[in-house]
Amino acid sequence: MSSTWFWIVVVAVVVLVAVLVSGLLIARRRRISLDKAREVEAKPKRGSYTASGGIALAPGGEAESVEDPVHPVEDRPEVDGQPAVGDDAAVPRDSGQRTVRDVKLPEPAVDTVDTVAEEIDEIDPATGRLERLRGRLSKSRSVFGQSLLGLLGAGDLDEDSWQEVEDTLLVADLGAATTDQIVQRLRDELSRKAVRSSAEARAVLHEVLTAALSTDGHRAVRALPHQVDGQKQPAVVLVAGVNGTGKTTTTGKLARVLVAQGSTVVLGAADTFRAAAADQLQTWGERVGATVVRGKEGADPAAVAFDAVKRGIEDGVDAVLVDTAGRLHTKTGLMDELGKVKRVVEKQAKVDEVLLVLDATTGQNGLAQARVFAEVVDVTGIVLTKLDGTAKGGIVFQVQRELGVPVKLVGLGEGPDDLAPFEPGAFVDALLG
Ligand SMILES: Nc1nc2c(ncn2[C@@H]2O[C@H](COP(=O)(O)OP(=O)(O)OP(=O)(O)O)[C@@H](O)[C@H]2O)c(=O)[nH]1
Repeated sequence: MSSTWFWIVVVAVVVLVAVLVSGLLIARRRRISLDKAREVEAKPKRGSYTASGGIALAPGGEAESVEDPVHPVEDRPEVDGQPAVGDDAAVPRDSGQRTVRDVKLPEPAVDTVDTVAEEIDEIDPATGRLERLRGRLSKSRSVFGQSLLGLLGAGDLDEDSWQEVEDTLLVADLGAATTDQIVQRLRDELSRKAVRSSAEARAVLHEVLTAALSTDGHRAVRALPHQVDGQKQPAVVLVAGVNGTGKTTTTGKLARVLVAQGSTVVLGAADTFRAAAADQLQTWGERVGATVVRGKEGADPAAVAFDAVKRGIEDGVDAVLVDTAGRLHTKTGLMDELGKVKRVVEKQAKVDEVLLVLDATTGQNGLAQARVFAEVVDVTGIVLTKLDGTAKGGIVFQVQRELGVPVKLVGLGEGPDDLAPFEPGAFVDALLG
């Protein structure tokens, strides 16, 4: 009896083990086949573009537009073709798919305008520009020079006066953190040096403000050519920013600085949303004899940028400056497009400099913009424009501190040569008057 039970138990155990093993095998095989299917799905199609790796896989600028079409100007809800709120949602996701027959083949995207300047502009030398243009900072100077020096030069300061110093710095858009740091240093230095005269107070203020503008980053604009595998490669500079900050103007002004220093330049008008922007850039190009590569209105900006760099390499120029379309930093689609412009360009040449153009008159909003741009493209330098039109020159301090990116250039007017290199000492000097 007991041996019968023994054999029943043995048979049951064997059956149980067999069932478990076969179950495991089936489950494993299923898992493998599922993974394989995913692997196949994940493999990028040839010539397509996958965002996951961050690297564009298509071989040329035009190929990109097949899978990632341009924002057609006529689909935009606004009247003048510029990006606006609701832009990304212009074509609802559930709208009818276009068939192959509906799709109009694009015309060649790019025109190149070889400008032979009949009369090339006389260009102001770039050296000493900040000094020459210091008068343009008069609005900010009234805050720093008159208000601050008035307070600090008056001798021993009581707490009310220090509060006024703090308020003055905040009104000039230095931001809370920078203001705190500067006030603390001023307090320390003024008492340590037992400052008595207004001249001494000016010297201390100069020193403290200049130190607050120091940065580890280099301020030189990387716009000179370099060698790649023994071949001359132009420097590639991308100019980005929101609408109306002064990107096109800055690109034109920078081209003039480079030409004045003996460089050859190709300008890429990758602002294809606004036809006037390309015309504007072409005018800048004509005035200094630079070739302009531009696209048809609504063309893929990445394709135009790509062709501009290609042309720059073929012509052996020293620098290619690419003016991109103004984009609202709140619009994900447009920001992605900027990332794409950079990635497409980098298929043939490294982007050496990404200049973010910020309008100094927009204050805190400019900072918010800068943070978003810095996430999409590696911003390597800031151009702060319209400093001539604001009393908030203190934004320079805040921009650098918050972004950790050096201010490289400042715009001090609408004139063609009103762009100056940013030098902390000379800038503070101009602010203090
Ligand atoms: N006062 C002053 N005006 C400037 C400065 N820089 C640019 N501007 C003016 O700002 C306006 C806009 O400049 P654009 O260069 O067209 O700006 P943008 O960023 O290319 O504009 P979008 O292409 O629309 O995005 C123009 O009227 C320029 O003359 C500056 O440093 N000071």
